[in-house]
Amino acid sequence: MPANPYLQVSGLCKHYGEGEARVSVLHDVSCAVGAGEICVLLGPSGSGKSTFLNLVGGLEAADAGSITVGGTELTALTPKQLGEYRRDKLGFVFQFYNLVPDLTIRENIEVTAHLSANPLAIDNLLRSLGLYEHRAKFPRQVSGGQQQRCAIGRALVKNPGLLLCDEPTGALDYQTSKEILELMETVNRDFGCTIVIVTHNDAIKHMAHRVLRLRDGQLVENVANAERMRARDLTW
Ligand SMILES: Nc1ncnc2c1ncn2[C@@H]1O[C@H](COP(=O)(O)OP(=O)(O)OP(=O)(O)O)[C@@H](O)[C@H]1O
Repeated sequence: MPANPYLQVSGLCKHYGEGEARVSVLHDVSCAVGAGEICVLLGPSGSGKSTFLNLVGGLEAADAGSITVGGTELTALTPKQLGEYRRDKLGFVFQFYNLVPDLTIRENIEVTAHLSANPLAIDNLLRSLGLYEHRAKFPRQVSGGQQQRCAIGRALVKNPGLLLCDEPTGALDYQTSKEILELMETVNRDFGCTIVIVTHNDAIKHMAHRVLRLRDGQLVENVANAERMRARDLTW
């Protein structure tokens, strides 16, 4: 149990469908992720990883259990408050970048900045992401890795406490994936946000402070990497 948890999940359960079509997807999942940790969530296809992320992201409601993010208990929030939670505290990064094709790289990030009460300075962010020289290009004019950098910038510009990433390197080749993961480490160090990365890719666990593993909707592994924790002055 981390000394200073940012995400706390307790007794989480979720199913889809009813009767014969009922599928139980998460059973009694409990875990905590410390403030400032990079947590990697592994598991085979269908084990419930994306569902876990959707519940933590307030995109879907749990059947039972509680989720606390930065001191806010999600199950206690009204739909309006959940919207504010997503807007103010969360950044999402997906496998496919979902950029607006007729906005430039800078404008794609700017749109989110306008929605945020306390946005980061966009040009500094573009420099940190290695995108400054590409800022006036449209998404189709840059590489997949650069599009994913832009998607990360869009998630980060509101300075979220928690960054949720669903297969962020799933559409990228090995070298570009490596660069994006290095960028995630930089982001974690420089912006201090807690990061949860869902992936199939076991190799990604080497960058994690914590590894969670789901199998058939149950949490079967929760391991902190003491060496990496110490390197970041985190406690576990
Ligand atoms: N909206 C839904 N309605 C019905 N069943 C769903 C729904 N979403 C997910 N499921 C089912 O829940 C189970 C877990 O799905 P989930 O997407 O969370 O797994 P995952 O570990 O992220 O898989 P993958 O690695 O393939 O993305 C699967 O059996 C899936 O078919």
